[in-house]
Amino acid sequence: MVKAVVLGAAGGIGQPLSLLLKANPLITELGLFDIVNTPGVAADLSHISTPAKVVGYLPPDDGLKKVLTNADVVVIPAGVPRKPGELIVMVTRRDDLFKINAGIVRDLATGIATAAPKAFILVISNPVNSTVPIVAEVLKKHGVFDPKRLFGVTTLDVVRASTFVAEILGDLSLSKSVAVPVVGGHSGVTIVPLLSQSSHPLPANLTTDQYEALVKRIQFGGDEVVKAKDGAGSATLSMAYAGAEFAAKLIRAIGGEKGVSAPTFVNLSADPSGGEALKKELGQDLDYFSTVVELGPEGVAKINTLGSLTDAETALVKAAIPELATNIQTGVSFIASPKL
Ligand SMILES: NC(=O)c1ccc[n+]([C@@H]2O[C@H](COP(=O)([O-])OP(=O)(O)OC[C@H]3O[C@@H](n4cnc5c(N)ncnc54)[C@H](O)[C@@H]3O)[C@@H](O)[C@H]2O)c1
Ligand SMILES: O=C(O)C[C@H](O)C(=O)O
Repeated sequence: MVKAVVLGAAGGIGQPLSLLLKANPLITELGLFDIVNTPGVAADLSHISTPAKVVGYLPPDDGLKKVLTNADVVVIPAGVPRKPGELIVMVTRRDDLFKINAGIVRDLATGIATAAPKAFILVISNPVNSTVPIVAEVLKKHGVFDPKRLFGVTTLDVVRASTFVAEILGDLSLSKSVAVPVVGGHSGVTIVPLLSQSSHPLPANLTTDQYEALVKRIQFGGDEVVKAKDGAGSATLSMAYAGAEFAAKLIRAIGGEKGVSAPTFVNLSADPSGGEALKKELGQDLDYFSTVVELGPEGVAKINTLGSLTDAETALVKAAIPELATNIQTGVSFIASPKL
């Protein structure tokens, strides 16, 4: 029996993500929460002939508490998306996206801390590099933080890397099997594809310019969609696919399946020895990093180090660290001083 909950379920990501979760036969109950429209979305999905019982909740009458009660997995795509020209790459400034989403995520995390403190939490809301620390700080304040159960969803970067590499190999049918570890964080230069570790090697005759263009496309894939949508938001359908893929992996792992792993943005104390080894490798005392994580019944089972990198990849990791450190601190400080 698995109860999955989507917070922000009526949105551009929320609806297709809820559809894909409804299609997952391992999910027996699906709770949908948003500030609007969830009764309609739930009624619609409830007619699909798969096991999950679907119920939609709104904020009145303790809707958040009700949806979270007995939740095993909580996925959070609530918040505002980017429009052209805005960057999810934030430095110390609090742009509108951060200010709005930080408050939304803080309030939802408060609900989780009280109604579902043992749930596995999958954060999609941007900027992930900051919203994940926000959730952690809220859970810490309530004395219920378990770093093994908190994940920043960076799967869209992994999905993009697989697709773009398959395109370069000239065979999109490979994209499901191409596996590229994408590490670091989820914004601009903090997104670091380790293409030398791709399951399917890049063509030997790929030029440096082509390699650099591929790295850039993976790092700034979100911009491609924001531009194409021309004011109508950012990636929703590919994100729903990616979020459902990550949730499905986690549900399989917590159900006892062995050998399940994925890159994800985690607090490095989730596996102290793996986390320390990774920090040593990075030469930096970061509290969070996205890396390949082995998943198990408790959530994070093992944090993997990056392994052997090319000089170009080492430079990308080095370039990611300062921005990542700032983003993490921005999230932590938001809870320490919420009025800023
Ligand atoms: N992690 C990633 O790779 C990734 C990819 C794409 C988008 N995103 C982010 O996901 C978020 C959602 O994007 P979207 O395109 O679905 O936006 P959207 O505006 O279409 O949907 C957001 C939904 O959140 C709801 N919401 C707002 N406040 C809420 C609250 N307090 N409680 C519950 N629900 C609330 C809204 O009503 C809306 O239905 C954005 O922050 C976006 O940047 C992340
Ligand atoms: O780019 C965005 O703002 C949305 C998302 O993070 C993405 O990678 O597509």
